[in-house]
Amino acid sequence: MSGTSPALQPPADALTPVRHPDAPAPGEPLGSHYAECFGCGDGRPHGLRLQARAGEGVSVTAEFTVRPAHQGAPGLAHGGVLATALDETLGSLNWLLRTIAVTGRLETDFQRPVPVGTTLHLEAEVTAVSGRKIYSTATGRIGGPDGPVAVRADALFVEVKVEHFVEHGREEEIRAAMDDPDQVRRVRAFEVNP
Ligand SMILES: CCCCCCCCCC(=O)SCCNC(=O)CCNC(=O)[C@H](O)C(C)(C)COP(=O)(O)OP(=O)(O)OC[C@H]1O[C@@H](n2cnc3c(N)ncnc32)[C@H](O)[C@@H]1OP(=O)(O)O
Repeated sequence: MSGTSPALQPPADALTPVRHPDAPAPGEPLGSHYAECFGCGDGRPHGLRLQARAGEGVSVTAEFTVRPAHQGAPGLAHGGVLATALDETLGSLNWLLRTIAVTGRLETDFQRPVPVGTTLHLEAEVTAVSGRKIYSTATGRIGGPDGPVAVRADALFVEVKVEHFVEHGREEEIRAAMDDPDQVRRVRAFEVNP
């Protein structure tokens, strides 16, 4: 059984999402937005190290291979880890819009168990935009990019200012990210339009 709550239904006057002219071309890797990100960074030993690529329109594809550190039941991925993979893939869409946004709501359907060693093939797209609200959807397939859907999600991201991170993040990490001499890494830590 699956379903989406009314909070994730775009209003009738929602707009079609527009890919930013400077968005990476379809097929180009997006790279990690922040080395310490549990979802995509390579600085976290047990992180997901998810690698996303731009797709057509406002869409992305990504892969994540389940490792022993990601188990819930013996030999199976933890559902929260799979939700994280979906959240991260959906979050990477904002780089194609050049919008800073955070997950407000994430609704997940777990349709098949995902064994350790499996590569999850993820696809996500923005479906609508209404003011600060960005509506999006994602699937994770197993056995190949055309394999059966194991997990899926619908989400609402809410656009925020960079102050969101500066005000709420722990000072030492904020300072380290802002003092990074690499300008691209500095802006991407907060996904700010460079
Ligand atoms: C650096 C960039 C990151 C990129 C990578 C990300 C990958 C992973 C993504 C994440 O996991 S982000 C981390 C997890 N999320 C958070 O920590 C967000 C915590 N929540 C908040 O900070 C605030 O609740 C939030 C910014 C989402 C909203 O607060 P605001 O005060 O800015 O907005 P407001 O409450 O005025 O709501 C704005 C609109 O969004 C709607 N909204 C907000 N939260 C909602 C919700 N949870 N469900 C449904 N609708 C929601 C709200 O109804 C309203 O609709 P209307 O404009 O039609 O009135």
